[in-house]
Amino acid sequence: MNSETILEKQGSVCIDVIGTKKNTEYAHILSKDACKFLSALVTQFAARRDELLDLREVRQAEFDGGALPGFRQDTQRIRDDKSWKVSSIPGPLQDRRVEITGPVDRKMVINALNSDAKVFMCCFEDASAPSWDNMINGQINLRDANNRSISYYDMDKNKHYQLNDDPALLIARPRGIHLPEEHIHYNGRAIPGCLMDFALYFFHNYQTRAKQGLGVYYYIPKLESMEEAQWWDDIFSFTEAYFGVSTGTIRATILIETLPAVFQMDEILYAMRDHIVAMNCGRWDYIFSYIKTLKNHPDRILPDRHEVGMDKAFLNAYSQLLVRTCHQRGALAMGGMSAFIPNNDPQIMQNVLDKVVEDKRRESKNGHDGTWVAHPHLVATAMDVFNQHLKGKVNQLGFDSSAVDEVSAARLLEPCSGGRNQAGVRKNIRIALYYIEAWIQGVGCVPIYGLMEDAATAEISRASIWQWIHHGVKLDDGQVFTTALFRTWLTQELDTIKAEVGEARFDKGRFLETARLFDEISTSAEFAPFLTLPSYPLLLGENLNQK
Ligand SMILES: CC(=O)SCCNC(=O)CCNC(=O)[C@H](O)C(C)(C)COP(=O)(O)OP(=O)(O)OC[C@H]1O[C@@H](n2cnc3c(N)ncnc32)[C@H](O)[C@@H]1OP(=O)(O)O
Ligand SMILES: O=CC(=O)O
Ligand SMILES: [Mg+2]
Repeated sequence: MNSETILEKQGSVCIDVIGTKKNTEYAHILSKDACKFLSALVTQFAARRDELLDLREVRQAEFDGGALPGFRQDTQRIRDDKSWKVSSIPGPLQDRRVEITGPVDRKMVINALNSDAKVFMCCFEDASAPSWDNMINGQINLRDANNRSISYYDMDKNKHYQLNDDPALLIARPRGIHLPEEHIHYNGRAIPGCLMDFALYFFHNYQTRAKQGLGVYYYIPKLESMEEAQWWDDIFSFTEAYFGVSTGTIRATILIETLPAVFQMDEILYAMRDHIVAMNCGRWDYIFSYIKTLKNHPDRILPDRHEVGMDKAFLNAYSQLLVRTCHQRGALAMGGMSAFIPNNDPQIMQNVLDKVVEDKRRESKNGHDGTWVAHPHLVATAMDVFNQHLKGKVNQLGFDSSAVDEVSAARLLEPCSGGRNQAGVRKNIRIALYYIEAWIQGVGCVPIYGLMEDAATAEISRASIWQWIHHGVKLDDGQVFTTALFRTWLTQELDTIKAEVGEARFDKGRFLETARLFDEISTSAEFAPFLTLPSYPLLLGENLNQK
């Protein structure tokens, strides 16, 4: 670290900020009082976060040993008691027919807020690579979005951006609990990145939002258990007490995007009943989690990624159970993301719209109260589908799911058949390479082969590769997928990428170190639980060298 780097000890504050104070804006985000609050949270909650991560490992070891996830016996009474409900949903959060998602990039924040979606889910997580600059600038952008002063000038386009009169409702998504923030230390260790995102967003926005009649709203990603939900709920209560604001100022939407969590939805709603307003089908991480959780189960290996859609039985069961569980408890049930993105070719664009309509129809018929889109040009299409289905209502809280077949553990875990093609493997290799290469340079969401790729979708590609190698999967053309075959194809697909992007871009980029990392995590005996963990040092190396 060079002379710009600071090590800040703030009196009684326990954390060390090891970032750069680039300008007064950075200093404002990391003000003494903001750091004091963050420090209080870290002091109170970081150790329990470590225990929760340990518990994940214990549970995973059981699944690796042959056990299957299932509904918990020790919490049966929470599920059986049909009398309890979550707190009532505040007015501004009742209409969530279409939510646009995107990273914390300044121009995209403005575009998303102006997109006519009801909600903008602004993401420090799947859609953002957590470089220091991205994370701090993201806080600056969201502060300015909340106080409506945000503007941006795009030099290349000679275009000025500012908010329109009726922006979407902002919900922030902090990082998952597994990701460290290496620029802030506590007792010599990186703090949980999620605490930084949560704390700084609350600190800088709760007063502004209160003046607008709004609470502070979060999407919480990648939970695996009711204990993790309780951890977050305790953080919310601690924060409300710390700032002397009323219970329920903080409202959370929980992504049900891991296989263990789908079996604990009642329990999660119960643990968070003072703060939770909705759950969401985070389908991409969910598919990834199905692979990860059941990675040692040869009878549940998923087929080619592009054959695993929401029409598959195990995914439809997940959507149906989430709707039923949420509505029984008075919470909204959000749908998820179709990964198709707009295209300039009218024929391809029509296909994209058809796919989005098909997906949103399925969700609205299943009873979801709203859905996600990845791009402003898809908001109107998704809105039309939900409007047609909702017939003047803004959600389906009264949706009758009694006709839905019982959603058993067996249905949630149902094996999924489909192709195991060389073309699919090669595409997974290229997607993983393209995505990781972008991520380690600070870009967390990229268009690849006509689809939105982010940290969740890319996980599916790389996890499949690991699983297929480790089970020696026989491909449809008769070849057995081995480490040697993977390495041959990895080399060949690097050449394909070179041809696709051109030699200059390839040489300037970081494809070779990406390939080394990808080779390592695909062929190692141990499965890396998250792609972003081994990739994080590469992201940091780049940034620290720049400073
Ligand atoms: C699994 C999950 O977690 S899903 C949630 C996480 N994923 C996301 O949030 C996806 C967000 N989407 C995106 O990042 C982008 O749409 C991408 C990367 C997929 C495609 O990006 P691009 O190819 O650059 O889009 P494109 O060139 O069509 O953009 C056109 C315009 O729309 C804007 N735009 C595109 N997507 C978004 C978005 N999600 N939010 C705001 N603005 C957007 C662009 O900024 C651009 O604006 P401009 O014309 O003013 O310059
Ligand atoms: O976060 C959403 C997902 O699909 O993953
Ligand atoms: Mg996700």
